Amino acid sequence: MKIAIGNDHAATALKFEMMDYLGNLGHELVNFGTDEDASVNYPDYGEAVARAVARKEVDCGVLICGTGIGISLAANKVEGIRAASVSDPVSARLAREHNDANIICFGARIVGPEMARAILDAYLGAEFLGGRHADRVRLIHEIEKRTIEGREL
Ligand SMILES: O=C[C@H](O)[C@H](O)[C@H](O)COP(=O)(O)O
Repeated sequence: MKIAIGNDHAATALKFEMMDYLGNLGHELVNFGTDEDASVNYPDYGEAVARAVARKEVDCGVLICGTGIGISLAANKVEGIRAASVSDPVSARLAREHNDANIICFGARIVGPEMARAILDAYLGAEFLGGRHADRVRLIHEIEKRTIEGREL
């Protein structure tokens, strides 16, 4: 798969570890994150990965910040993005199976490298189940459309 990856300063080391891991599995990585430990602002990196995913330049995205929360909030502001912040492999699998998450997020200050690898394995190994879940994902996008069209706050 072609995967966009992004991170802030809290997750630089874990990002490199995950890039090695995913690269060794044969995935193609596009690195949108900071490669430094100097303090940066996670919304910039969340947006960069989200735009690449929304434009279908990649198959999916991986975002890592301190908690996984801020960077997922930023990514979810981009139209068409469903970024799920998780801390365990079951949630990662269900984020794909039920929610068709196109970006998986986690926190370098929350999960260690082994859990991060398990999260990635679970997410990348899962498929969207469709059916009733597709109806719900469509409803999410209807909220998005109403907001974009300025009909509702
Ligand atoms: O949700 C936000 C992320 O966890 C950030 O990585 C975190 O807020 C950065 O914190 P600090 O600037 O204290 O390193």
